[in-house]
Amino acid sequence: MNQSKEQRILNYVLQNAVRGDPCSVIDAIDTYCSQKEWAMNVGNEKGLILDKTVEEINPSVALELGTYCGYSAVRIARLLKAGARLLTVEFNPEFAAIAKQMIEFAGVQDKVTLIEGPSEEIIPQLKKKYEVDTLDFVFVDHWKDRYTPDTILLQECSLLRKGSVLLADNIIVPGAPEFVNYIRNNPRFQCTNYPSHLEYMKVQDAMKKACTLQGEHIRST
Ligand SMILES: O=C(NCCCCCn1ccc2cnccc21)c1cc(-c2ccc(F)cc2)cc(O)c1O
Ligand SMILES: [Mg+2]
Repeated sequence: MNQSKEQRILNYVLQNAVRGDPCSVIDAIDTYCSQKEWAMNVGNEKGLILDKTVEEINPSVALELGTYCGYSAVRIARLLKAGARLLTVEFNPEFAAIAKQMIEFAGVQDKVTLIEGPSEEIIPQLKKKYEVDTLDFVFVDHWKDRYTPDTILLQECSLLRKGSVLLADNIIVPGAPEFVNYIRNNPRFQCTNYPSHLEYMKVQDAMKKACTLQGEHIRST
């Protein structure tokens, strides 16, 4: 049975990166995916926008929707302060197995909880099963038609507080038009657009940051 692309990416990391060195893992994935096989990691250009957002917020509790091979989980976790944690959700079992090994090789496993399953099932479990109060930061990088329903679900589950920040990948390619429309017209969010490029390509892409202006909405009369 020949290997999957994701297995080849992991093998390249195991052979070319340094165990316990997250930056070497990030660099190895970017090298492989820019020179050998394209893959949907956030990449280094948009990765720098992700880094700056995480450093600005310095989250205690972060959520990622869409783990894939673990590239952005490693990127986020390497910047987290002692005691801070990242919960990352992956739907595809093969990808989750690759990501688990990637996260462990990078040495950030103590900061990362990898959860396998669909976001619409996992999000309602975060408070009780994963002991989350509210989320400081959410990186949204899963099915593009789930960006809006899951942003609504996060609010319904009271997981967003005043100041919670969402950062969404792929605003242009593959695109998330209904999310752009939803978030732009929603007074509860303050948005910022970050033009960039599709990972490893010269194609235009963008990320959108949405800051929550008010948390749980206590319904007035
Ligand atoms: O599709 C993308 N990502 C989503 C992958 C599947 C997520 C599944 N999943 C994970 C967790 C989870 C939880 N609940 C439900 C579902 C869940 C993606 C695609 C491109 C891309 C592809 C081709 C092309 F020509 C140009 C661009 C680039 C990106 O950066 C991307 O992120
Ligand atoms: Mg993406």
